[in-house]
Amino acid sequence: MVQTIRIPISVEWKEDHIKLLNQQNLPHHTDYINLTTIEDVYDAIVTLKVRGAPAIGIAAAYGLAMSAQKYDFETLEQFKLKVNTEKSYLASSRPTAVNLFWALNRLEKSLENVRSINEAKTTLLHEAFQIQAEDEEMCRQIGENALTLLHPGDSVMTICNAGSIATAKYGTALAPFHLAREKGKQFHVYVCETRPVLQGARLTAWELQQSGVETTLITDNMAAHTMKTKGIKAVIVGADRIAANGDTANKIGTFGLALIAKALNIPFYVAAPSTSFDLTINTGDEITIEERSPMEVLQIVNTTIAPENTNVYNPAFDVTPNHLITAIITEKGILYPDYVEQIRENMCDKYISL
Ligand SMILES: CSC[C@@H](O)[C@@H](O)C(=O)COP(=O)(O)O
Repeated sequence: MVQTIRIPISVEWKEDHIKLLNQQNLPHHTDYINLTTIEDVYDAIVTLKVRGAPAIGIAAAYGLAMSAQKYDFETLEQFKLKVNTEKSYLASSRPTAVNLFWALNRLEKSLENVRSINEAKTTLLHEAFQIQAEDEEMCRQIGENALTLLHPGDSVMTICNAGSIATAKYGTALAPFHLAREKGKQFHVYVCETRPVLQGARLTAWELQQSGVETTLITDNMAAHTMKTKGIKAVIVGADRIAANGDTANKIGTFGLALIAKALNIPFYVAAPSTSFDLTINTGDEITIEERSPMEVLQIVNTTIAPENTNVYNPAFDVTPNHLITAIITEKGILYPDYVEQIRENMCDKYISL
């Protein structure tokens, strides 16, 4: 029997605006904000009020569609030109997660055959809805596929938040844990806190508690010792962008976990929808790694922890090379090395060129 559990949702379309769970303020405040302009959406993505690759794509899609509802142009051509300009604006909010560009391109592409401005407005909104609905379905399927590799009762490690609030629902890396709860089963999830902005501690620990998943929080430098001494059976992480050869960009620290897992002979899984694959790039070397403000490193939750003039390096993501990845769990199935062929064969149809 399916049990009803609480799985939080981060992005919702409400008639003429976006209702967003403000992830900046979690876990202390569960506040929702209304985004009514394209600038609101841009700011929400830059400041991590909404974050996580699929959720960024969904928010951007609604943002573009929302803004287009208010256009007042004479011709369809002018309308499309403005869509293109605003698409580029939103696309400049964050550089690493490919879902952002994928979703925006899909919206623009949906206008190819429309014949009137009214039809264009409806089509954009419909497409944004579809992206969200499809993402929820893909995440559920990723969770089901992941459950064929992971066994309830196991201790599993994760980093960052690749959960329900980073997607339409369920998440990618966290989907099997939520689904297990729905089926009345339980995992024990070791959550890396994920410095600098603590998506693990603030978001994953909170989200998993909402649906009743057993969690233990560790600081990032405890990962190797914990994997070795706590019987960790697998590491599962999300992805911001997967190259054609399987190299995977994800939250900074992911590469380190993969190296540790390899050294300890623990399976290392990437869980991601087909929308996170970027087949325009052959390897992870071509992925732009976002560098964020030094203040994120100099401070922890608004408290300064180092001299203010300290030099800081703050890459938000790293790239895990394909040879460290045991399998990539997608909605279409589980991919194993050699990834080049597997990805080419299975991941092409959902793909919209960038
Ligand atoms: C399903 S979300 C996958 C990734 O986007 C996630 O693991 C991640 O790295 C998010 O980074 P963030 O900087 O919080 O947007």
